[in-house]
Amino acid sequence: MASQGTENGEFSFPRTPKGRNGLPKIQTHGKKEDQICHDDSGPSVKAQTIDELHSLQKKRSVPTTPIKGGTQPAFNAVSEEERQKQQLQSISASLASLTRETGPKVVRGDPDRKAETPRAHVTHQRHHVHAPTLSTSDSSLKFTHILYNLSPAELYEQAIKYEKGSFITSSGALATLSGAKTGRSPRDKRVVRDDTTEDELWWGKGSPNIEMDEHTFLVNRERAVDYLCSLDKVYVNDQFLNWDPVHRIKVRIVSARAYHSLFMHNMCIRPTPEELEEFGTPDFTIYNAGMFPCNRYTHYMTSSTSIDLNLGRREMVILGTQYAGEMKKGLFGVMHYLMPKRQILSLHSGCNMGKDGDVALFFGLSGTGKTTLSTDHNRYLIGDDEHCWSENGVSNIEGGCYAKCIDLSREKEPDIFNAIKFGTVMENVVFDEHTREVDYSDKSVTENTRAAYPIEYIPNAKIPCVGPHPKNVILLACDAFGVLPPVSKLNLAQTMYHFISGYTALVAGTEDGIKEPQATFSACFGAAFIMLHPTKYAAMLAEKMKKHGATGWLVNTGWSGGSYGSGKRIKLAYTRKIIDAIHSGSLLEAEYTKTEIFGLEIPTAIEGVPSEILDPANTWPDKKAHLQTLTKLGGLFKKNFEVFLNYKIGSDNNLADEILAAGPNI
Ligand SMILES: Nc1ncnc2c1ncn2[C@@H]1O[C@H](COP(=O)(O)OP(=O)(O)OP(=O)(O)O)[C@@H](O)[C@H]1O
Ligand SMILES: O=C([O-])CC(=O)C(=O)O
Ligand SMILES: [Ca+2]
Ligand SMILES: [Mn+2]
Repeated sequence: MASQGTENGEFSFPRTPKGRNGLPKIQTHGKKEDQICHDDSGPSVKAQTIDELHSLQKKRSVPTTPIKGGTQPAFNAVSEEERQKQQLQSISASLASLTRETGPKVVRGDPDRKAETPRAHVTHQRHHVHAPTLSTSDSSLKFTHILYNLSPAELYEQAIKYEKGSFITSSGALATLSGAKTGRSPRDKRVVRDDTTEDELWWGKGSPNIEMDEHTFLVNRERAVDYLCSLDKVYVNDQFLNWDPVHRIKVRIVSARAYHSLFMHNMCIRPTPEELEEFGTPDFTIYNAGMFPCNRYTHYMTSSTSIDLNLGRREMVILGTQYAGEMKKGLFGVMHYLMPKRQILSLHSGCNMGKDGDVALFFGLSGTGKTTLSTDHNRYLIGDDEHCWSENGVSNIEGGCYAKCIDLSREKEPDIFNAIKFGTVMENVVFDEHTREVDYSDKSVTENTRAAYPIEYIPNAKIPCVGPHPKNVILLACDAFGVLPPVSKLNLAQTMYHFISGYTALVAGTEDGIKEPQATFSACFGAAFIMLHPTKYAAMLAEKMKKHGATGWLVNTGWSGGSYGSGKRIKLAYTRKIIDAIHSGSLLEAEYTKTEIFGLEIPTAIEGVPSEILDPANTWPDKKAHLQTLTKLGGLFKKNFEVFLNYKIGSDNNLADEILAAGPNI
């Protein structure tokens, strides 16, 4: 390699073929045949101008499906042009104003490449009226360009060219900023309360569903649609949710940013070209006008952010937040409504499968380890965050993963680290301005830095993302009080108790000063996303676990040896050993003792884990402080559970009493 000269950063002249250093000589007296100077180094290109040369670079995408039934066009085959026209009409209908008869002209393609836009693909929005009308508003005179299901490479170019804060990092991922919001805004979620949802949904204390009326929804919908149609271009993604083919949902996402389009490209299931041709009308549509605020004068609005769900119309409107997780979790809420109607349980859980087909679910609130622990080099990944459990087994709802990046390291989480490459969207990370190397420890923008990548980026992803009935149900809690054991085995009633409680305790705030752990209870480990009363999901889980003989476990991925401040977070390597012992079945065979207050069964030994940490009572230097903290946490659990006491759980009347008895005893 020495002949290449510049490899070590030093500069040298290239050698000539004869081995002499120096520049090649310029020949002023060329060949005799003609007097024009030629560069004969290779064959020339078939172009007369630079523009022509550029036009050679790109060839048209291959028509997606070969015409069915051999070379003869099938009797009812739709021409490519006709199909594109239908697609555009469907998008035009999505973008239609509900109050005006005419809207913008919808056209396919990038507005910056006008010459490439075939005029045939222009669709007028004209509703109710069939005869040509005169335009009565300026908005009906303009074009809105549709960038439909663009590829990651195209979206990269769009983001880098048009969206400030978009950069390619050294690993090839796209770094973006989500704007003022770097997390979800649950207090700004609104759900339309109508005659149907009134009875079906969970309303009132503890419920994530804050009501709005149909009229206000339409006001916000119009605001979002007007904003989107005022732009030169919008991104449209047509994709699927749920890998179970029978219960698959078609979703359309209309957004203003390439970042949002690439995020959803990664997070939803990507249709094949054939599936896209037959996509038709979506089952659910998101209008993401996140850069544009809602109007505070609008009824029900308490901030300039509003995330509005209308189950009757099958639509969601996003105003005033660009955090992409709103779309992901918004659709999850929709699944939490649609799936239980079909007797399918929707779950805020990770899921993986061993070589022998044993499936494990990982429940837990944000930051407790669903993504980290379900991404396991020795097992097949089914999904990291959202699943369905039906009569056929489990299926992932999504087509991608959304991993926390803070303090990410190649050593501890190699599969996630390596998934951060071309195509991956990284939100709010900080990187070196020159090398574009990401500093995973930097919290300057937010602590909630994230990477969204297609699930295939994990080497042992199970595609299609489905599996048999779970054998283990692992409830993760990051207990910053440091009193829950690293692992305990749960009976069914205890599993229900902890599932309904949905406990975790993170450390509040990032300001300096005293940081007290903050207990969080979120029913079903995802109260922000559920639509029905928690006991509905809990009863379904109990029924399924019983029927399929699954074992429940409670795993503390939080503190040991004291609360936050004096103790330390349990080493990820130990948690992995604990999880290994659950998967292998060896933990089921272990010897157990019972803890005080919570009555949890804890093993006395696990391979690869120091035995003394298995009982928190051993690890606290101050025994009195331990008992006090344990009692305090038990009290918080009891207080939280009070709201569930009046609810019937499932058809089994005794279950409610049994579940209550499975809680802490103080
Ligand atoms: N013992 C441990 N077990 C699990 N995770 C740990 C442990 N110690 C530290 N961590 C860190 O805690 C974080 C767990 O976050 P993870 O992304 O897995 O959360 P999640 O449950 O998937 O949350 P979300 O629903 O918000 O995506 C990771 O950053 C991981 O590195
Ligand atoms: O939804 C998000 O923003 C991230 C996430 O997975 C969660 O909070 O459960
Ligand atoms: Ca996750
Ligand atoms: Mn989640």
